[in-house]
Amino acid sequence: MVSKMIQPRLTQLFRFVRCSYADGVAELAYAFDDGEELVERIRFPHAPAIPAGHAAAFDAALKLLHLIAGVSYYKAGVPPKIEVASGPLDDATAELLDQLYLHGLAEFAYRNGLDLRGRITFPRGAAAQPPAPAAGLPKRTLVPIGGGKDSLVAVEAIKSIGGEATAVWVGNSALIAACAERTGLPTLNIQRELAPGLFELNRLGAWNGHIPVTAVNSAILAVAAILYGYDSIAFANERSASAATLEYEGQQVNHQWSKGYAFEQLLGNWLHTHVASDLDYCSLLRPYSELAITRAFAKLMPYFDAFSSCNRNFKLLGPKPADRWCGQCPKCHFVFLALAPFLPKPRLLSIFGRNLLDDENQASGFDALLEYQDHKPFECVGEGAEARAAMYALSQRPEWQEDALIERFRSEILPQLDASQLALEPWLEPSAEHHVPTRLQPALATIG
Ligand SMILES: CC(=O)N[C@H]1[C@@H](OP(=O)(O)OP(=O)(O)OC[C@H]2O[C@@H](n3ccc(=O)[nH]c3=O)[C@H](O)[C@@H]2O)O[C@H](CO)[C@@H](O)[C@@H]1O[C@H](C)C(=O)N[C@@H](C)C(=O)N[C@@H](CCC(=O)O)C(=O)O
Ligand SMILES: Nc1ncnc2c1ncn2[C@@H]1O[C@H](COP(=O)(O)OP(=O)(O)OP(=O)(O)O)[C@@H](O)[C@H]1O
Repeated sequence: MVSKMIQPRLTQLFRFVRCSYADGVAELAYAFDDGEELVERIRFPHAPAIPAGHAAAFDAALKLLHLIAGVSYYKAGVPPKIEVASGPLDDATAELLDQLYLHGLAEFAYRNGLDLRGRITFPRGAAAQPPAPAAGLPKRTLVPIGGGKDSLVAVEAIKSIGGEATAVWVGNSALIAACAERTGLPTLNIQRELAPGLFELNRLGAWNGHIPVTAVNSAILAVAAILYGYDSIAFANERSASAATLEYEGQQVNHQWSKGYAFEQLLGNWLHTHVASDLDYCSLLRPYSELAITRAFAKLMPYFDAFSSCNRNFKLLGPKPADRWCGQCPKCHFVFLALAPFLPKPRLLSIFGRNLLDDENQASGFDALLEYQDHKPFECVGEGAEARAAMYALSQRPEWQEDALIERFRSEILPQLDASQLALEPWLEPSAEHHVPTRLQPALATIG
């Protein structure tokens, strides 16, 4: 309960009050103006003592987690001033946060009619510390699991090179837990409890919207890597995640910004210099498009009855889909379309329990994926051009031609497209751009 009633949208100052860690629980405290503290808690199960000699690395990772997780609270008021109680930040840290808050909240700003440019300035001025030394971390990998296809492709790639890995997830989703179990890897489930005061602020009319949640999960896993002893964190963020959802008044708005390559490099470099030079943060799927990943996932049949990419499963509050796939949202639309070229049709329909491409009511949802009369949805979906390539491929296959939305594509949309831009094959080629450490690079060759 935020006893001192605050009108979140009228606040002038956002404060990073303190962060602490004891007995497996990190406490992250924030406040607006002179209001009550908002305290988020992260629980690390069966946490060992902080390893001898790793206290500085742990403190640096915890401090970054505090600064990054603040984005959920800062957004409630977006006041003009930010204060960090422990003092100003060095330039690299302030830059990382300025970028994350500006770009990671770009969708939030766009949808709320706000302009955050020039508003977000983390206090800087602290002298840069000497680069962090190596911590001698064990050669094993934390592989975050999101319940969807991407992380399962990453898991199988690491397994295929005999890499030692743990499947890790944040939050208490039973669906993610089932996928993690299915990998056969050791598992680690970290709990995250948002400050209850945030929900009260939401009721009081706080600004609300999308936050860069992958950055928060990444910072939690950096703390976990030092605590439990892992030298690498391998996310499953695809190449397409770097593409903007839309451009608005000269600013790119990307729903998936903290899944993109720019953030991966910023955070990876920051962890090397500020936490431990041997802690690697990367995305194993960075060279691959969504279509290359769905092609790889189509070979992983043991996961078909466990996974779901539908984000409605992952809400903290409110109802969840009865059968893993709501069948209505952009993620359901996109994953159905992107898997279709690589799976026998009956197999695909059995995963989703229905045929989304034979349902006229879903036309506008698929149109948005194709960027036809609409922009790409604010969701984790592939590029418009790859959705068009998948749709075109289906339109050439006899088994799909009579489905309502494929028929509509052929008669209404296809004549307006440049046929030379519709091939599927170029999307299956990996790009050379990635930040994957040498030790894990052999896994890249196993995808595709
Ligand atoms: C599950 C989901 O999509 N949630 C988004 C949704 O939240 P909603 O209000 O419908 O329900 P809850 O998830 O229960 O959240 C309740 C309120 O809590 C606040 N909040 C939640 C998590 C958090 O980390 N920080 C928070 O501040 C917020 O006030 C919620 O209203 O709509 C919200 C508003 O637009 C979104 O912020 C919720 O998104 C979650 C943070 C979330 O986990 N979303 C992922 C499924 C997601 O979007 N993943 C992206 C990753 C992109 C990235 O750059 O990280 C993706 O896969 O593309
Ligand atoms: N609750 C979570 N805990 C830890 N990592 C997560 C969590 N949710 C998502 N991630 C990770 O964030 C990254 C992006 O999530 P995303 O939803 O795109 O992947 P996914 O669930 O594996 O696949 P899909 O695209 O099919 O949903 C992935 O590496 C995923 O493992």
